[in-house]
Amino acid sequence: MDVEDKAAAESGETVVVALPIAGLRGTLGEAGVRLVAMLCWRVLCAVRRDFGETRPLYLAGAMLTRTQPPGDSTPKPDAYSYGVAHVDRANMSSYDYSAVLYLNTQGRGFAGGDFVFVDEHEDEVVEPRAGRCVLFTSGFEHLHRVAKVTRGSRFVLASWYTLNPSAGELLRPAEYAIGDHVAPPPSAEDEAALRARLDTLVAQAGGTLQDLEALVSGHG
Ligand SMILES: O=C(O)CCC(=O)C(=O)O
Ligand SMILES: [Fe+2]
Repeated sequence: MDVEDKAAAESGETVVVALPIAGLRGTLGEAGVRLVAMLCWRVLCAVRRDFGETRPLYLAGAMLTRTQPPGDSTPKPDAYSYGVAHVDRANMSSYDYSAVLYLNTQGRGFAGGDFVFVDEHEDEVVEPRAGRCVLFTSGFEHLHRVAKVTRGSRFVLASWYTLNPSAGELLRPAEYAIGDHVAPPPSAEDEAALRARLDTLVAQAGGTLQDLEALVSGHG
């Protein structure tokens, strides 16, 4: 199991890192794994649709992150800062597509924290909004960074997809899909258990995750 807690001195703290996705089990339980897998499945479908990608795609990683203002969390030695412009494929060569799904909204749960595509001439800024999902190819064409969070907690589900079957895991829609309604969503007990765990995580950070419920029920 590869669940780690990480902290970033500059732009914030990463609360959960899951790679593979089953690594979430220790923190969020079975319901958490299913919920994140479902969300990733919906993101994967969006990647296929938006990029016209017809080849099989595998989930290469997923991270549930909480970013807080500098100083609100204790930096750790393995800190990683999203404030620094980076290329996802430089971190992991197998990444083909990147996705950033926002779980709360700028101006409500937090201030600052813009997502910025860094460009020689003019940066492109995306304002985080619950349910908004930024999809981009993972190479050097998409240098990006996260602006400093100045208040509150910013919650994100980041995920990465690969065309290389040995570098990712197959999401099984029969178990996880909700977008295509291949299978029913998780039981009410599963979802209730997950919400309780997420609420605990989020309450510690002073936010709420109501918007995640809407996402999970397919109305996001
Ligand atoms: O949180 C974000 O908006 C982006 C995070 C990111 O760039 C990453 O996880 O590689
Ligand atoms: Fe990134």
